[in-house]
Amino acid sequence: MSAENELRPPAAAGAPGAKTPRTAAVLPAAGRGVRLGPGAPKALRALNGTPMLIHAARALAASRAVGLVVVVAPPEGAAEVKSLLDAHALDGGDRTDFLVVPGGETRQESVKLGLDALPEDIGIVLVHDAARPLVPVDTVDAVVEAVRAGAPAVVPALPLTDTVKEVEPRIGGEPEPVLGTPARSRLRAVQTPQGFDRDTLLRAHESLAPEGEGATDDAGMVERLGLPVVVVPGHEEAFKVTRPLDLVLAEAVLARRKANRGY
Ligand SMILES: Nc1ccn([C@@H]2O[C@H](COP(=O)(O)OP(=O)(O)OP(=O)(O)O)[C@@H](O)[C@H]2O)c(=O)n1
Ligand SMILES: C[C@](O)(CO)[C@H](O)COP(=O)(O)O
Repeated sequence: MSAENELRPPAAAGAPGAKTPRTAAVLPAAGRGVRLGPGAPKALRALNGTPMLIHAARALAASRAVGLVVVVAPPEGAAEVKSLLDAHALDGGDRTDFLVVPGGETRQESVKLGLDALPEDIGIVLVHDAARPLVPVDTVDAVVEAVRAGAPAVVPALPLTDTVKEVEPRIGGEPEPVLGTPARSRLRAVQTPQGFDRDTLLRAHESLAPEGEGATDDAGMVERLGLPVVVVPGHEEAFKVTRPLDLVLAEAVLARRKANRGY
């Protein structure tokens, strides 16, 4: 190294000359899928014959930025997930490595278990729901790009199409009093992958673990630390498979892709 190089201050993330940090994705797939109804764990259910988590893993591996995917498997299903990855040739080819770890009781716990498995050299982490199997690679890349450009936390999101009411929740189908109507123009429906500077996400998960119950997304935990989170455009095909009708929509999207692209 020349004396000139030794004296040069480290380039900021995104600045010319900055070394691109290695990116990994944590893929939480350990949920039961209660809202989808009885059956296998949701991530193992098939869309057009292929398990949902394989669709999601392929979507992440399609990004040139993603070098490692940590799949967080249903607690008793790690061996099955490993076999599925092998069977679908997602066994650590030349660009993307795969690791499988068992998940926890909540999404937050599962993500933390995935983070604990990351190697030291990872600088950027994506967290992507296996339940969003059809996210386009352009959305994955846009999130990575925004983190590389210096944002500590990035979420893809879409404007809402419904009007939203805040209510006083009641159980048992009783009518719920409306408390207000937030301005729709300021609301966004948040998707995944959410992208983070690794240290920021680790700090959020480590400091908010005890009182973090109820955090429905990772960016929300970063917000609780008082750190900035930014939104990039999401995609309608990155919707979450939650209820039975979502399976119908997902298969329709796959059929449309097949018709448009021939695969
Ligand atoms: N203990 C859990 C719970 C959820 N997840 C994952 O988090 C993502 C988003 O969660 P959600 O859609 O709520 O999935 P489920 O928890 O499976 O659904 P449900 O709440 O209907 O049971 C899914 O990919 C799911 O597998 C997880 O890894 N570990
Ligand atoms: C992370 C998430 O997909 C962002 O919309 C969502 O919050 C997950 O919620 P769920 O209740 O675990 O499905």
